Amino acid sequence: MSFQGWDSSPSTGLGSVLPDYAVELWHKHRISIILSTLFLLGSIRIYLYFTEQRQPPIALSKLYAPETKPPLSEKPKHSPTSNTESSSDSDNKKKSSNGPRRIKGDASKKTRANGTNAATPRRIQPLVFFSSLTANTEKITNDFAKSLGETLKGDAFLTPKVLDLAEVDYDEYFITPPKREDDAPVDLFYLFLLPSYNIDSINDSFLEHLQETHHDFRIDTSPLAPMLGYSVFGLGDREGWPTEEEGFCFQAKELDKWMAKLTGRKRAYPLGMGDWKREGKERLAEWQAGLVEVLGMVEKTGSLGEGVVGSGAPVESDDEEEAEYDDGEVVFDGGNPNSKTSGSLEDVEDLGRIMQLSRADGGEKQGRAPIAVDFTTEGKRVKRTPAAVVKEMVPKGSPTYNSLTKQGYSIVGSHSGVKICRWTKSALRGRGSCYKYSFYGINSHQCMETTPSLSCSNKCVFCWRHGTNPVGTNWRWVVDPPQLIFDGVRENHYKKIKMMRGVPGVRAERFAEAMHIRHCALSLVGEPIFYPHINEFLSMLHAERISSFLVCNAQHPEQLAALQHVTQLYVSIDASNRESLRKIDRPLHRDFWERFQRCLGILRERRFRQRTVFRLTLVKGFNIEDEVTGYADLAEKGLPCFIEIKGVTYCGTATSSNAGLTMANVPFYQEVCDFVTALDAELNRRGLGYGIAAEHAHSCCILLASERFRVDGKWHTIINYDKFFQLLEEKGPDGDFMPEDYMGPATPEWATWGNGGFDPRDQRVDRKGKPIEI
Ligand SMILES: Cc1cc2nc3c(=O)[nH]c(=O)nc-3n(C[C@H](O)[C@H](O)[C@H](O)COP(=O)(O)O)c2cc1C
Ligand code: SF4
Repeated sequence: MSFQGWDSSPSTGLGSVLPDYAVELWHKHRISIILSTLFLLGSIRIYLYFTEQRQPPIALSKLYAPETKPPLSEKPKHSPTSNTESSSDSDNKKKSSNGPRRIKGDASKKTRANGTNAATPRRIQPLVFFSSLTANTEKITNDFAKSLGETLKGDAFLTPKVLDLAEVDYDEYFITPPKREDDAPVDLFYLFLLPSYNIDSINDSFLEHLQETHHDFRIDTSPLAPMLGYSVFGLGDREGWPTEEEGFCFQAKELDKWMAKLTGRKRAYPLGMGDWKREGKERLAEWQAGLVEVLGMVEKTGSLGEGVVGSGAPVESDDEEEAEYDDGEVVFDGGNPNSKTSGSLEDVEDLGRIMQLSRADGGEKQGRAPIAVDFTTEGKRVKRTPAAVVKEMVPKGSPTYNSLTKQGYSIVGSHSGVKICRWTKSALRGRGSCYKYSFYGINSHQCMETTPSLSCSNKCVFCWRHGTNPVGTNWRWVVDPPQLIFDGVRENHYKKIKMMRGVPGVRAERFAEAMHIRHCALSLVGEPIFYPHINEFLSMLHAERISSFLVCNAQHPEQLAALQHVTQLYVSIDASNRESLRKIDRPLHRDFWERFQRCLGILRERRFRQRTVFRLTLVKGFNIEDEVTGYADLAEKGLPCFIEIKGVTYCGTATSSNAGLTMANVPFYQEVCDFVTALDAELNRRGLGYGIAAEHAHSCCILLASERFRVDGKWHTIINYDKFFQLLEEKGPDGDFMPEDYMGPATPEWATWGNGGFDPRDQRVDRKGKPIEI
């Protein structure tokens, strides 16, 4: 056999052999090769599918690309619905995410839709904020909101909501506008009824909050811009602060400007101002009418209209920034009355200066401002209010003057008053004297009831002042000289007695006696120790042998400590604990309870030098229930010589009814008796040495006395007035003598506990004047 066909060359020979071999191999195994290859490829595909997390094959990436949604827990970097932040803002925000949260309000020009779908029906929610120290503004605000709600008819408006600034959380309403819980699309419209007070009040913390929010670097300067708009109405008193320069409605003005800043100038209607005793009602009605018009326009157009920034209207106000504020620093400017930055209050040390500046002759009506002295607020931050030219407290023809004269007061000088008490008239006619006759031997027909200060620092719910009198914590008025007051009150008292001459039943002998005043009750209304010359005034009374019963409201410890001898010194104890005292006396001093406590301390020290008395006025539902122990604590603290307990007399004024006082709050005599018996038992349980000495059922009054005034088993509550004046003459107004030194004879039997206390010389009559047989 020959190998020639294979051996042409080594290479070509192999080359011709290999394909044949491969072809033969292919033909022989092609099925298994194809199947193996397919299996291999399939395995690779499956492997890739599971190991590469479903990564699409690169060539098909476009077709597989899914919609890239962020995980639900992650915030979108940029929300197309957010119109308050640009993307760069959000980037910045992200970068500074380690810092404090920044609250943005966006003062950019937007319409009320505020970025939400304009088709969504939005509603307007008026929120009416108020503050009130002496209770008038609360009622005014409620009436206003009611009337506004009635005027704003239609689906666009929600019922106005009233909010007390003393109760709302500022962070909730004044950092960003609050959202409704149900997320309903609502535009907020803020309204404010704000009285001004030149003393510490809730207004201060509120205004400070606005100021701080504005200056807080974490918060946008106009965080309230998303709201629809705002407007402010200020309440003030033109009698004390006649002009804006002198402080009229100064806090409303301040609020208006802070709100302008915080809302990005969304003042929907100009600042209104009014004095409720004068033109306040009309001013408020005008302001309301203006607001209603604006709100009507907003309803129709969705815009605040021309002149208001944020309205989108062509003409917008832009002068707000001119009125920049200072930093709240206290500046004394020596009394430039027109200076906006002057402090209105000076230090107690300056008392001498105000005394010198007080009128010497009573003729010159208006002095240059002796700047008001804060007699009472020790260590307090001085308020930055405009200095006022010193005014008269109750100028002739003023609403207060007219109201008081209508009530039967004679106004003497500019701040004193005198009035004939109903017991004086009753005694003149022989129909009974007041409890002071039964307890202390005072002839009611020879008693003059007066006050050298019609102003007071409380607003007691039972006060007879009909809510009209000036109130204040510092004496900021012209000071009348004591001689002018003494002559004036005496003259006016006699004038009123003379007018009783022709009244049927007046007894001639009592009428003659009445023309000789023997007693002076400094308890009419107001706060007598508020008067800076009270000691001189007392000396004038005593020099004429007129005894002095002085009642103070336990709010002026300094003046109480400086008080010289009086025949009997009273402190009103209107409640046994802080909360109850706050409700019933409505004090203007924030530290009223501390002041009250200090007065009790002073009384305790004085108990061996003055005849000290606690006067409790019981008001059912306010200060009787469960308070016996509390009153006993106070008695233990002050250890007064006497405790007079009296049921409140209903005076039926607007003030009392505003405070929720009705006839139902007047306790029955039996209820007063029960209270006194319980108090007596508690005092004895503590071994304090008191007993029930006397009663005057006719005026619902009972007297507890210290055992110091029980001699040989008999109470001696009557005063020896002659002895008092004798001691005073001998030892002087600061002289060292004791209440026991002028203790009088035994309390008459008919006045002691259990005997009713009606003077047997007199005839009891019923309301119609008919005799009552006892
Ligand atoms: C303590 C005190 C201070 C006041 N200070 C000011 C004042 O600085 N400017 C002003 O215009 N009115 C002043 N007023 C008047 C009150 O703003 C005004 O009487 C208001 O109607 C009181 O409202 P209210 O009863 O709700 O507290 C003051 C009143 C009080 C009681
Ligand atoms: S202390 Fe006297 S005057 Fe002052 S509010 Fe009370 S009751 Fe009226």
